[in-house]
Amino acid sequence: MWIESIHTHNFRNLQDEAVRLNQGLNWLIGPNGQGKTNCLEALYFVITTKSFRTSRNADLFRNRRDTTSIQASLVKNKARFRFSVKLQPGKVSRFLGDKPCKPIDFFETAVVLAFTARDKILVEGAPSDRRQLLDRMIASIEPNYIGLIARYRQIQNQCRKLLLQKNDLSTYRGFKRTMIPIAQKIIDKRREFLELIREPSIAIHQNLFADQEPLFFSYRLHNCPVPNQYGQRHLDVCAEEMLHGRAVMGPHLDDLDIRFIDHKAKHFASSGQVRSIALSLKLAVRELYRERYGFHPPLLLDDIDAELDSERLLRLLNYLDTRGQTLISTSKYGTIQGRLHDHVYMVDDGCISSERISE
Ligand SMILES: Nc1ncnc2c1ncn2[C@@H]1O[C@H](COP(=O)(O)OP(=O)(O)OP(=O)(O)O)[C@@H](O)[C@H]1O
Repeated sequence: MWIESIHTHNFRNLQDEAVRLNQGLNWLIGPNGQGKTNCLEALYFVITTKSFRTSRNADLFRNRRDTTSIQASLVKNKARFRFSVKLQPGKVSRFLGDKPCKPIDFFETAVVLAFTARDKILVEGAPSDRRQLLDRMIASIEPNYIGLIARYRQIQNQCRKLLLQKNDLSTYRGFKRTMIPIAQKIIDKRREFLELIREPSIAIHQNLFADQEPLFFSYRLHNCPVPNQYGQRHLDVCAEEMLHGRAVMGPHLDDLDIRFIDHKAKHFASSGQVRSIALSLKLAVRELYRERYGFHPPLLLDDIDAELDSERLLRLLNYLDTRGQTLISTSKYGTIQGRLHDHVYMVDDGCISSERISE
């Protein structure tokens, strides 16, 4: 699967930009603040209808215009798919070809993976950041997972209302009984996913980033000392939850424990190491996708050379060379020197133009 072209209209600082992309490595290059990340964000948005850096769609309209739209053409198994997203204040419209559709239709048709500076929150962020990224990674492999999370949220909201009223323990228990199997399923999915990416991410981390130091990660249940009595524990804490007016356990409170040389990576790894740990996990997800579906999904790498030394960067680029389509942004011209087979786009004040690499 690869993205053949993109056309933006009033998306951030990109006015009417139409770009034809290529398979393999595509570079977006230009000084700071020109629109490289905006271009990657537009690509991510048109496929996922989510931004990787804001949850406020209002930020995306160029200079407060009242409409912004993005179209992209994707090629998958020799078939061509046209994705369009149109944003108006408070409204998102999605189209596959000319047909209006839902986010799940996009998810089931194409996947794109992105790695940006923000992904460091996978290691450094709060448990809620890690859970969100973990869930997004699982959903990129299994679109149905989104439905499971949505069902859990729905029951969780009903439980929250009852907890605020603090007076109907038996109804609350009833809701909990409905919620437990869904919570258990989410936990099983998260654990299974972590198991699947464990080996590949450790191998990628060692091979690309030459970090021989052991990397471990595991799923941590919140407030459940005996995991094989998970369901019973949920029921046991009902009275306590009702008393305090809030849930004390559930997948919305669990965490992903990432350890590096036997310490919490968050407190021990250097900034560059944090970035390589987070990137190794993302690349492992991409490998898992290829194993399942037979091809690497497009990968967007923002500001890739910001914290990687030149040796690690070279190893990463060699690795990416043979693995599907990658779009990479950089502000350092030296990074692309000698990469004669790659495709280069200059980004200058919101305008994108194709360039040739000179020797
Ligand atoms: N809604 C918007 N309307 C107009 N301009 C915007 C909007 N949102 C962001 N910008 C502008 O886009 C520019 C930032 O672009 P972007 O983040 O893509 O930069 P970049 O080329 O990736 O830079 P860097 O190398 O620093 O990461 C800034 O100048 C910012 O003011």
